[in-house]
Amino acid sequence: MRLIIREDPPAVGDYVANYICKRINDFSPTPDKPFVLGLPTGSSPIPTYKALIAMVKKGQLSFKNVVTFNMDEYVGIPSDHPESYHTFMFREFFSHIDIQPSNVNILDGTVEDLVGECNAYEKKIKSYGGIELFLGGIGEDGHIAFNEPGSSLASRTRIKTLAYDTILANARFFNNDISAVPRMALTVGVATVLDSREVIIAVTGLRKALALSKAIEEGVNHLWTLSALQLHPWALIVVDEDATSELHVKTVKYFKSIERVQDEVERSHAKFKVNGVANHQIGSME
Ligand SMILES: N[C@@H]1[C@@H](O)[C@H](O)[C@@H](COP(=O)(O)O)O[C@@H]1O
Repeated sequence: MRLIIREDPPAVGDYVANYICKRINDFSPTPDKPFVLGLPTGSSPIPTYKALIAMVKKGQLSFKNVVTFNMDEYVGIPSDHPESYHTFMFREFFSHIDIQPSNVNILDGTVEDLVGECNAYEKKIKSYGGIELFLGGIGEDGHIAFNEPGSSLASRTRIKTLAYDTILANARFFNNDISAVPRMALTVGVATVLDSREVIIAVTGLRKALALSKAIEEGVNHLWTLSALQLHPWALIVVDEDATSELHVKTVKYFKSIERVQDEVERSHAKFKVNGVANHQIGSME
């Protein structure tokens, strides 16, 4: 796992957006071989979405051949509800880029057969050959998607009861009326996220600091589901300075030094490439 530390949320957004842009462009997606991208809601990815929108507007990036799968959706509120994750995604991102609406996948929390909806979602992800890159955020209790504390680390897309802390945290979107916040959600599982070929998590702000330290400085633990990323071969967490507040100084120094070395590796990589040395001969820091 790598940890990248940037000054503030906009700098985190720029880093993550540049990373995603490079991955999509290097992949050269086509209608027959689309790039499959997992996406989150929440305030954490907004700077990333803003930066990606700017790239599309400048013609540096296209979502024409990108297929997306969102992480989660509330149960019981219609998709056109102002606080549904459908509405959020179109308002903050999809309406501003060139994605084809038919390539957007978001769980439907209003259907009668919620279990069938979850199973069909997993099947659809598989039908595309899996997710190439999953972007995520975390809750204050360290949950990834809506995999609340105690979620099985082998979990798949399913119905999940929300933790009281999450309901409290999300009440701000429902006029601070706790009773208006849905009690349940549909969410991809921890194993669904771990199955993707690459995972990037954006974590910003002091309120996420404890969860970040639990997830990267302690063992894999179902009470802090982000910690499951320790089992992933290609995971990157991008954070701002505030989110590092609970980390040991030596952890912060270690990851900063790793980034410096990585930069040097990449610079020599570029030099060697010019001299005709194959990519796979150059080491990686993962
Ligand atoms: N299900 C979502 C998560 O996917 C998201 O990571 C979290 C954090 O939101 P924010 O980024 O606003 O703190 O909110 C919800 O719980």
